[in-house]
Amino acid sequence: MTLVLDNGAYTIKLGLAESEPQVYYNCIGRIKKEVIVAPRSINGVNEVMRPHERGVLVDPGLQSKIFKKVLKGYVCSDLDLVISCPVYTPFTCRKQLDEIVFEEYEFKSEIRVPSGYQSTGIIVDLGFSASTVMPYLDGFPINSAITRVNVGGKLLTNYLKEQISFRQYDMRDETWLVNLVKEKLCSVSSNFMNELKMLQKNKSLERHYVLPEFGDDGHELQPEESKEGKQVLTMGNLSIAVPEVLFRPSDIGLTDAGIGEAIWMAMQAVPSVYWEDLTNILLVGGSANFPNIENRFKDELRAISNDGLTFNFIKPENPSFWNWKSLSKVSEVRKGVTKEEYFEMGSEYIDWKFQYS
Ligand SMILES: Nc1ncnc2c1ncn2[C@@H]1O[C@H](COP(=O)(O)OP(=O)(O)OP(=O)(O)O)[C@@H](O)[C@H]1O
Repeated sequence: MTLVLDNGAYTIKLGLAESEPQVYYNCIGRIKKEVIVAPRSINGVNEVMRPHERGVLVDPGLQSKIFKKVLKGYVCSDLDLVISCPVYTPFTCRKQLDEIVFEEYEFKSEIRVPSGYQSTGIIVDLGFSASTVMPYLDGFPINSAITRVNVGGKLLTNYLKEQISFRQYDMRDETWLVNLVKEKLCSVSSNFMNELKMLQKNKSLERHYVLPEFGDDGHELQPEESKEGKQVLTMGNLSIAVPEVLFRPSDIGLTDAGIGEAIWMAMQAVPSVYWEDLTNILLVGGSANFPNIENRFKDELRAISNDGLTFNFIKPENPSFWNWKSLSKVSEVRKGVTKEEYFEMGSEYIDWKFQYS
């Protein structure tokens, strides 16, 4: 049997290959005085410590502690493992991850890959701390063309938190709530400047959030609902300005390229004879859930590429779980490195076998 572990910077998605994955937050936090490892909900959790920084595993010791909690109940020595490990993870951390897999948990075999499986096309993973553009040809990633932008869901949540705290309520300690508001109320605009003007002219287009009372999560204010006696957060232009940062990081003073430009940069790193093959682009990862994101990407690429290419942006039904699902398919097409091979040849062999950049 194969256990599939999508080890995201924000959440771990874990489950046997044929089943549905369980989700755990990839962190250690604190609720009042109690320390919580890999919580199932982050409502009220603060002082969060994560093993990843900027999307890269940097603290394998902390990661091992979190694995101990999530792997409870599995007999690891009877299982093959497919685990994700982001591109650009330093070799020492990859090595420590392999040590955890084989020496601490004694899995039978390991497939360690940066992301899921795509035959030909581009995967754009819009994750928590970064967004990664990965071109694939015939099932293999083109490592030299992989492009990463340090813009992801975490940055968007922090930006929203800062803006709300500056304009309305002090929510600097309410990360989980601001994150929830972002996920429920933000959407990608088709034409940012036009929609900004419309929002300024027509206040009825603004979206509002009723802040939590009595331990609930709060909810979006409905058109017929009265604001009386409720603490209401007005999003104003933030409902479109926050996801806009994915396309224009310079709006908030960052020097990173927008993700549309990053896709075009990744394509240019591949010989132009393959461009036609790379026009099928899959949008995955939690931040791909923003409504209308696929249409906006299509317009962006049409404007940037000017090469008569027609792009086809596909958003799977559940972008957050796509990576886990594709990892579970990897085990059908590739064979893992066994424990014996690892002890004989080490992490270098795993890197070689799975063509790590
Ligand atoms: N419906 C939604 N709308 C907007 N953003 C969302 C939505 N659902 C999840 N997200 C955001 O997606 C981000 C997490 O994405 P994902 O689950 O792909 O991360 P991860 O795989 O754990 O991390 P990474 O890919 O960076 O290693 C969070 O910032 C979360 O707020």
